[in-house]
Amino acid sequence: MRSIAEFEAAARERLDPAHYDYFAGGAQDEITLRENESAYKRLRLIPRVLRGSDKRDLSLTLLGTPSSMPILVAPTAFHRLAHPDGELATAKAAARAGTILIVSMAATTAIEDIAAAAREAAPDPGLWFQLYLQPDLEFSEAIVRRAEAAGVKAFVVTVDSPVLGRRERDDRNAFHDLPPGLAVENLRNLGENRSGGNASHVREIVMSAGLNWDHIAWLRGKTKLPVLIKGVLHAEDARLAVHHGVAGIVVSNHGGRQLDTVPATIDVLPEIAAAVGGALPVLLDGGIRRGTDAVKALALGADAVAVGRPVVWGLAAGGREGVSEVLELLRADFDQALALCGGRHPADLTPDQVRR
Ligand SMILES: Cc1cc2nc3c(=O)[nH]c(=O)nc-3n(C[C@H](O)[C@H](O)[C@H](O)COP(=O)(O)O)c2cc1C
Ligand SMILES: CCCCC(=O)C(=O)O
Repeated sequence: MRSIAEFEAAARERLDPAHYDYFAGGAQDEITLRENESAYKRLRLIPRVLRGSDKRDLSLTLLGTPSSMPILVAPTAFHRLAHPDGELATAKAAARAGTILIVSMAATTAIEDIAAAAREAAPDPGLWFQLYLQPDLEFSEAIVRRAEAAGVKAFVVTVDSPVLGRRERDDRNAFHDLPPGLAVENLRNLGENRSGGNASHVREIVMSAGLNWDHIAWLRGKTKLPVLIKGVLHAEDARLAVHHGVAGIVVSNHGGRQLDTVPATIDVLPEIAAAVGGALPVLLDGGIRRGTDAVKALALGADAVAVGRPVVWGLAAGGREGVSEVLELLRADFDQALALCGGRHPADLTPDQVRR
């Protein structure tokens, strides 16, 4: 397949329509959902000439985790709704691609099994773990310990979901529960024996409207791993993140699934990059579908980008192979755009190369 749009079309044919809507949809009028993609279409690239290289190097290290390219896998929930192999397939494909997979706390596969699958594909896979900090902090800590034991290398706390956004497609489809046989496995039987048989119990994920900077400090006190926050859109919050010793931020509007009518992430990136001033790595997600999208984000100050839905489309269309194809398509597309912009390394891209 030649584009992410073709993967989405293939995925749509295979998926239960309610599940397709869950993956594709956004909050309310889906203004932000559309804006994330359309904002890139308004930006123009200005290439530099006569300074390229035959040998381009896309690799980087983010907070100690190496990645073969600055395109990571954003955390998305419920991969077994997309394909029976679910997160195991995603993990193998990401590890084989040498990129960082941010595993969703709401995965339908246990983190231990995800990590084992990733290690089958690469000796030292780059796994990060996304957290919805639970109001029950003891319970949150148990999840943290479990993810650490599985070998994750960073925690990404999602901060844009004090309550869950209202997705009207899900309401219309009455999609509010996983089908029988699927569960949020990272919340099963914590503190108990995992092979608990009849005692097997999965807690519900609770959104924490009371989350504040003290909780971030609490988490930093509980783990030696880097703690990032995901879902920053305001420059002042980016400054506060630096102030509170956060390791990195993800500029994200949750793929347009939380507060509708917030701006496209690419449109707030310049002010956030300026506020952070290089003090910590800035990641961005939302609407990245082409190599040129990633080039624009890196030029405007992101250290890396992440993709959510494209990976789900690859998974639904073709399991592990489909995810591999999506990641290699994005890599090739990005490499070509970088070459055409006159860059040898992502860091060669500069803000003056993007025009509105
Ligand atoms: C189906 C789906 C499930 C998601 N689940 C999570 C999640 O569990 N945790 C989280 O922090 N973000 C979640 N996100 C948001 C993504 O991490 C990411 O911010 C977003 O998908 C990026 O936009 P894109 O899909 O346009 O690439 C989800 C997004 C989608 C589409
Ligand atoms: C309780 C799981 C929420 C998953 C999520 O973040 C999303 O669907 O956007």
